[in-house]
Amino acid sequence: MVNRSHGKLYLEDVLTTTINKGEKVFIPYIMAGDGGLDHFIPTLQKLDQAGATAIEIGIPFSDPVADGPTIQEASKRAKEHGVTLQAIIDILKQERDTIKAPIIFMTYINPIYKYGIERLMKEVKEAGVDGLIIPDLPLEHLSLIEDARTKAGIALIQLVSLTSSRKRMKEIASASEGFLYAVTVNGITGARQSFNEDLQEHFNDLKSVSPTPVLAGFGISTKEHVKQMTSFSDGVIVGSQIIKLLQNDDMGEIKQLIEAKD
Ligand SMILES: O=P(O)(O)OC[C@@H](O)[C@@H](O)c1c[nH]c2ccccc12
Repeated sequence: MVNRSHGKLYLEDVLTTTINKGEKVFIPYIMAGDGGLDHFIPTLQKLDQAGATAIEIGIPFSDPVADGPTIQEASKRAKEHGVTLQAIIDILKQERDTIKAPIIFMTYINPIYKYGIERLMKEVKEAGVDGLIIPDLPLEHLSLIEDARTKAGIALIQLVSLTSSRKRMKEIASASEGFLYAVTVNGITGARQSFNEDLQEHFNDLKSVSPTPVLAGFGISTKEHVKQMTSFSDGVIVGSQIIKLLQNDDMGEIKQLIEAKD
């Protein structure tokens, strides 16, 4: 069963409430169906209980161009388990109300096309999805999905890169809903040793133009990274490291990563 109040407003409400309490946001990313579809809902429930502010769910896809080896392999494992977008939506329709945290789908545009844009927006709404990240859909092509998406009331989160011009930064920040996803490295997803030294200045620039919270993602894998990033952002998104820890069922370490945010 799905509570009707899911969507853009719910995501905004949860993030604003968190930040207004003086807390930071932590969004773990998982690959749906890594380890089999049976693990999907229990994993979401565990992350919800461990203090995730929201949860980003990746849809298995054969050509994940923005992803490094950890997420590519997770995608391959999920596909080997026969996990499909349809199955993910169907199971969420049943179980969504057992998870409090807002849910964000991360998918490339191709699976959305294949599913049918109108049909997908309608069904993800019914499944209680609150936001979407579509990394290969630039601002110039938003019109492809906008009618169906706004009708469904689902937030579309925009990614901004380190190399965007000031003008572009502003455009992306104004278009983003829920939060602004600030990519902290040049390149693909996956753990990094260290980050560029002028990140703080970059985040100050982003915060000055962004109407929504500014979250840092890509390469964050240690408690020290979480602390560093939350010192100048509204919170973090952690993917590859969460996927590795979930493979070992290491919820203790995941909790510690989440707790490092405040
Ligand atoms: O895995 P990392 O380096 O922690 O990065 C975050 C990330 O996994 C998640 O947000 C993500 C996974 N695939 C993406 C593709 C594009 C943008 C974002 C993502």
